[in-house]
Amino acid sequence: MIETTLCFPLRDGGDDGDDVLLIEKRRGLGEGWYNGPGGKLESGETPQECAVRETREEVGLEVRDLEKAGELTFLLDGEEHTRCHVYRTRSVTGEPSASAEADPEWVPVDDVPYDRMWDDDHLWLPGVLEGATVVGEFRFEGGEPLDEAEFVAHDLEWDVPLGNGS
Ligand SMILES: Nc1nc2c([nH]c(=O)n2[C@H]2C[C@H](O)[C@@H](COP(=O)(O)OP(=O)(O)OP(=O)(O)O)O2)c(=O)[nH]1
Repeated sequence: MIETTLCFPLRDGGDDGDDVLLIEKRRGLGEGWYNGPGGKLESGETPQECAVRETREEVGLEVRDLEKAGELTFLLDGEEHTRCHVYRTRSVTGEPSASAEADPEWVPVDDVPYDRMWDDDHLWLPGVLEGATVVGEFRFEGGEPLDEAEFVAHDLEWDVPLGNGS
């Protein structure tokens, strides 16, 4: 099973509410889709350390005080394929810059392009961006790669205490 992270940096967008920092992914799993910065854990790293590192590497932002917002499990043909630790934070320093992996963009939370994201994201990301915590299981069918499989079922539990996922 692959262990991964996602980080959703937030800022006050004034009258229009909050903005979230999204990336357009330039390569790998989910290429061409929007997501948060994130990726696979390296050995010896905690999920939170991974989320901080991936955000720095992909978009050049320094994030601190990460809050654990979700614990997602993606199953492919009945087998656990990927686990994803989801964080949000308002402690963000620097200006986002593009990398080989990611094209970053501050997007109003009300305008998140769910039609250009993984099929399951509209089920859990709005709640995460509003401050809720979620544990979710998402079933895909049709073989590798995961981003070409069909999303067939899900199960979500909200407001679950998650600790801080160090
Ligand atoms: N929003 C969202 N993200 C997902 C879903 N499924 C899934 O694996 N992800 C995330 C977990 C990871 O952060 C990211 C894929 O991992 P990655 O960035 O390491 O993949 P990659 O193939 O580019 O690997 P690498 O070369 O960067 O190591 O996508 C999903 O259904 N929704």
